[in-house]
Amino acid sequence: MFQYYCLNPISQIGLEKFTEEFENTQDVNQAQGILVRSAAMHDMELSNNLLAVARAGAGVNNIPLDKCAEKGIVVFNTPGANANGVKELVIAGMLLAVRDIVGGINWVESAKDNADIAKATEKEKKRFAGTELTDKKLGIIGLGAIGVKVANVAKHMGMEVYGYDPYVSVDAAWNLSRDVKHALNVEEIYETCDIITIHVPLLDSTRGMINKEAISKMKDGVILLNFARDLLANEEDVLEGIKEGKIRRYVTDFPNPTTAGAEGCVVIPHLGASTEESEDNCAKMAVKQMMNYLKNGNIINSVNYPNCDMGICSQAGRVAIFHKNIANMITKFAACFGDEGINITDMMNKSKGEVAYTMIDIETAADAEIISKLQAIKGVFRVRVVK
Ligand SMILES: NC(=O)C1=CN([C@@H]2O[C@H](COP(=O)(O)OP(=O)(O)OC[C@H]3O[C@@H](n4cnc5c(N)ncnc54)[C@H](O)[C@@H]3O)[C@@H](O)[C@H]2O)C=CC1
Ligand SMILES: O=C(O)C(=O)COP(=O)(O)O
Repeated sequence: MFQYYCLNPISQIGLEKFTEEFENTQDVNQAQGILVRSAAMHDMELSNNLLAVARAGAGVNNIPLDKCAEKGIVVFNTPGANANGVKELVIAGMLLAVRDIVGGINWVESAKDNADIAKATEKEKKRFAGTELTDKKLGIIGLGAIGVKVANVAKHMGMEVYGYDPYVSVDAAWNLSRDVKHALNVEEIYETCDIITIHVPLLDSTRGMINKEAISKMKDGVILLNFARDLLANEEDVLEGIKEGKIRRYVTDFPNPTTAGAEGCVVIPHLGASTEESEDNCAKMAVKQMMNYLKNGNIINSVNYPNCDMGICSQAGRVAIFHKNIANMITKFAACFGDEGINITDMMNKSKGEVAYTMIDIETAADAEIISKLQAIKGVFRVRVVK
């Protein structure tokens, strides 16, 4: 029996996918699997029972990926499962930016006791007027699951769309409308576009990329949208840009003391993925991936280990080894089994950056001695007897 712990509320539709070999525990230290959304895990103690963390969502900046990798804990996310939810809110964000819909609604609320509200409306409404999206130039930084969807729908709305992503995947490129213009560098987006939306992960290389220098290259009156992570922007610089009239509006999905209530900011309480559909999709995908890993050792959609899938084990045993991506490891693993006369029937070794994962199916189940020999090999982080 495997135990899982939910660090955030996870959609019931997803949790119902767990089979009878899995049960929910209220004790995180007992769990082999943790399901999480945005809860911060960096300061958490990770118990030795923990084998997998599944992020029901895209961003994994709340999870200590390297620490998990070194402990042989596989971290999964659910690529694309909430992209449509975010795309729809980005479109709403663009509309909230070009017209003062929020200001208008607030005015109506303030005038609700005015018996002449209909007449007052016609007098006041010019204060909340704006512009349209059609024919405006939209720049998208990051053409992943969300960026591609935003690009395609913006094209349908009659916008001129520019996309920038130096690492665009083949899948994303296939899905992208051919009418989207390929920006060769991010400066082209800054210099050309009326509205700029950012859809990249928060990494050391992307942190603070929307800063004073980037803003200075943008067109006067630019609209910025940030539905990715607040730390991608230096928001003090953004507020300065708003004050100087350089930035017309900043729409963000990440409230913090800098932007909440600030002039020129439209701040949404992190609602991008908060739709029934996205929550269900993410939870179903996270549960499926976690079950497959805990039961079979197969890794699909991990962010800190490579994909490695050998299906269901039909042999007497399966051992999974987490190790450094260095020379000679496979020879040493094979020797441990060979010395005991155990036949390896199938094997897969995959690497991702500095770490690697090896699955070995064997004709006779491995005993404790072999496991401790494997564990003692320099560069091995963890050995797991899957079967
Ligand atoms: N507001 C919300 O509720 C949500 C926010 N997010 C945020 O949006 C981000 C993107 O999500 P997805 O599109 O699903 O992820 P994704 O992984 O499908 O796409 C990210 C894209 O960014 C590109 N990229 C990386 N570094 C770049 C750079 N320096 N310049 C240009 N492109 C770069 C990658 O090549 C990739 O194509 C997530 O990492 C997360 O932080 C995601 C889902 C919900
Ligand atoms: O998937 C993501 O990256 C998100 O930001 C969504 O976060 P949430 O699951 O709504 O806490």
